Amino acid sequence: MQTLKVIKIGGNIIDDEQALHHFLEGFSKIKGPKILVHGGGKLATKLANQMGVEVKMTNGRRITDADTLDIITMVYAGKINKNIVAKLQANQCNAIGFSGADGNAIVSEKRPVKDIDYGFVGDVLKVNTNTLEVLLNNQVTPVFCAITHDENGQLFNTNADTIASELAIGFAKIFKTELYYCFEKNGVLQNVNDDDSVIENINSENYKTLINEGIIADGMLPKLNNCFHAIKHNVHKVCIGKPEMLFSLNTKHTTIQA
Ligand SMILES: Nc1ncnc2c1ncn2[C@@H]1O[C@H](COP(=O)(O)OP(=O)(O)O)[C@@H](O)[C@H]1O
Ligand SMILES: CC(=O)N[C@@H](CCC(=O)OP(=O)(O)O)C(=O)O
Repeated sequence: MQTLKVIKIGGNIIDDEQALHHFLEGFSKIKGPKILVHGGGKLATKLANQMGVEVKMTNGRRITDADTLDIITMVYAGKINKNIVAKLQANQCNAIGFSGADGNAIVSEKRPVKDIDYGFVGDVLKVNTNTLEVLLNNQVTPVFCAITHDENGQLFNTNADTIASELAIGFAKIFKTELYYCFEKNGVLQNVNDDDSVIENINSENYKTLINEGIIADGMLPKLNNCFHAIKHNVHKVCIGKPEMLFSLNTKHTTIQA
């Protein structure tokens, strides 16, 4: 089976022009089929504030009303996605930008209302691999933003970490898939302010302890839930760290184990 790398970059890389440039240069050189997934939550928050649209986040998820959905569509599927695709083309990487609606790639449904109504936030139901597989087999690289659809004309906001894990799971029947979460730190850290304190392996046992001790918090919680979801659904390898982990074997990072 051929290996497929699904690589996600977060807001802190997207917002830093130099870091993004450096990452995309390296990403372009990665051999074999690959998919890039990008977030952009920080930029959406900044623009919403500038436009006077209130920003509400709960459990790491953006409560997405109609105005917010308009903003995130412009920011994620527009500005950020097209910028990244153009920069990849400049690096001779033939990329095509995708939301989940394009090629009917990712179908979702509105997150059910329990205690909280998240608005236009979608939970993934299905990944359609057919169109994407044709592209991957022709050396074309899909670049996904954090938007899905319901096949009835409704777009939804879906966390970029979830898009990455669902794509990796969806492709696990065709490829040996590897999932990489790239962000600004060396991995999951014992002390969030000490980049040398990388926890090299996390399994479901030490994960519980790390949560109880308050070592894992904030955005890292949903990220790790996505990691475990992937590793339990046939994704071969799941890693968290700086982009350098993709380019140099000696770079410290966190590996998730079942
Ligand atoms: N133990 C930990 N190790 C590393 N980061 C942590 C830890 N606990 C909480 N975090 C926070 O999680 C953040 C990453 O989550 P998030 O902001 O969602 O990332 P991204 O947008 O890059 O995907 C880090 O910037 C950090 O502030
Ligand atoms: C539903 C939900 O919360 N969606 C995220 C999608 C963007 C994202 O995930 O961006 P980062 O990876 O950079 O945080 C949001 O709007 O913030």
